[in-house]
Amino acid sequence: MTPRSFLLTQEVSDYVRASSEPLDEVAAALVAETAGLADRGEVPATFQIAVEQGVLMQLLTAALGVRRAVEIGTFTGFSALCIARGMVDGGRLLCLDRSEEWTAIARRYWERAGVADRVELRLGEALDLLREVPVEPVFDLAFVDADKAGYPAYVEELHPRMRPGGLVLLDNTLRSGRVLAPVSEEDHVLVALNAALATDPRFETVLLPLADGLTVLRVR
Ligand SMILES: C[S@@+](CC[C@H](N)C(=O)[O-])C[C@H]1O[C@@H](n2cnc3c(N)ncnc32)[C@H](O)[C@@H]1O
Repeated sequence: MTPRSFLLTQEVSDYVRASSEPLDEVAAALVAETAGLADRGEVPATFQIAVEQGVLMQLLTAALGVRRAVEIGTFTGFSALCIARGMVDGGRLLCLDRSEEWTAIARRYWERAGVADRVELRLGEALDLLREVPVEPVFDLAFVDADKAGYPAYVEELHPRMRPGGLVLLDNTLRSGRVLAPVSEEDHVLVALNAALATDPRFETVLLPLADGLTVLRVR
């Protein structure tokens, strides 16, 4: 099983994918390998972004002409592959993650896809690594998909590093619908963050009901 948008039936999800650009052989193999690991309980089943979200992210990256991007939460590398493929020639993607094991899979597929030279992976605590990045407005795109409790700090650290007009994408902002009845601390953090971002004057904000919720922030 691969992750799908949580409010869609399997049939509608299949239809959405069949009506979107298909994955090529390398991306499909990465999705299949990760799904196999998830089926055997070796990785969390919900970690990888939905296929249609990856297609959208590649499209957005290309439409924006992204030269510099940063990803917080890389896992086995599917979202990074989509961003890397969307970037202009010579583009650079900085990936932050603390798992050497999972990102080793990512590296294999970036090599196979011919984008390894565009991606720099740094291992460690994402917030520490992000704080080490010079505070200069250089990123055209940021994708946040790591620990949810860290999202407010990631947004604060990303903002001064984003180019005006750049996009910050936040994953899982619907928390499988639990934003309406928060259970965990992470749910409560997202509820508060979603409310704050809706009127944050630094961004134009939309929460898309795609996959598990994808918030798009355009930096003013
Ligand atoms: C949901 S997965 C990312 C999925 C990935 N974007 C994809 O499409 O396949 C979350 C990742 O964030 C990493 N992560 C979670 N909290 C972290 C932290 N505080 N610092 C660094 N990495 C973290 C985990 O190791 C995991 O690989």
